[in-house]
Amino acid sequence: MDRNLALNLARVTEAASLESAKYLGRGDKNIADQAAVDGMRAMLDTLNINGVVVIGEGEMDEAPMLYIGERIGKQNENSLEVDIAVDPVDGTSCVAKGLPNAVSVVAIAPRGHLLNAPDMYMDKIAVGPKAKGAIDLNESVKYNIINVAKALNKNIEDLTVSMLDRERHEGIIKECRELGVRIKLFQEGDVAAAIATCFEETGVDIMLGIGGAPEGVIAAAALKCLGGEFQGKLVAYEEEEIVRCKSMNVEVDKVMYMEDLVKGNQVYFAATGISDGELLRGITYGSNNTAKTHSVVMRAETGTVRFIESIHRLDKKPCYTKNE
Ligand SMILES: O=P(O)(O)OC[C@H]1O[C@](O)(COP(=O)(O)O)[C@@H](O)[C@@H]1O
Repeated sequence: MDRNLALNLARVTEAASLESAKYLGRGDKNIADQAAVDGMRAMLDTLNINGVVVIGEGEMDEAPMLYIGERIGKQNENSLEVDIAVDPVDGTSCVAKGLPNAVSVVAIAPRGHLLNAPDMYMDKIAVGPKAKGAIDLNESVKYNIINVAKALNKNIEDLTVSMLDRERHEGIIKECRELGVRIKLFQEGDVAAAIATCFEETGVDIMLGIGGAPEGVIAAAALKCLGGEFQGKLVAYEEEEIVRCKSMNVEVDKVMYMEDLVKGNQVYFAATGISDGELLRGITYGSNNTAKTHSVVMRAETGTVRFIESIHRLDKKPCYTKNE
């Protein structure tokens, strides 16, 4: 893999974020998402890759989203053969409502190295480097909390567990409350929430619960770069999801570890903030047609994490959005 590809990935999430941020607070999540897709696809197409979207925005019939199986990149003879996991906007309703925590995210790895699975739900657990090896999604919430507390040398009541604020999490919220652990619920965006476990200053020790599978694979890529640990289990709510999993040769209800989700160390991750979040600031607009983006780019092989602040001259940039 070409290490400059990692830096170029920042351009990809910057383009998606800049397009989507135009629709902040406008109340239409589909337009905000489509704009990000257009920006992301246009920028991915400038890269010297022969890319395949292995997990992302949905199935072929849901095009023009970045659908599973879509080929992207320059597709030259000498282009790098890569898998791509995309979420042009993680937190589309946050963009629509003008709320914090929306990011654009992407992960790339050599062909066959990222999980190829349908756009469905995934049960997840994520921890930072100090708790690596202390989790097991096959075990109970209680087991994981006690083990992580031990690994971090913390009292259980000083441990913070974060999860999406969803009815389906009532059971684990109850279990956490009974154990006396601190709980941090969030509305959207479990990629950033999983990454937060790797940054001590966020105060989050574990992220748990069911969210999107694409977000799971992308979070696993980020946590591989950061030295954390992520495990996930596909959860099917519809019969057709089981059928689709069979056709893609992936098992439902089976715990997948880091190597199942993201193979090897040749993995790159990038994110750009759309609205303000714990990890990244959102886009801010300045005078003279300028906008500032905040991104993070990581490479698992070296573990380098780069925070990039960029100033864009909007009057000199192409507009990728087809919405207008
Ligand atoms: O909102 P649901 O259906 O519970 O799904 C959870 C998923 O939705 C999100 O909160 C937002 O995802 P999108 O913005 O891509 O739709 C993800 O971070 C999370 O994995």
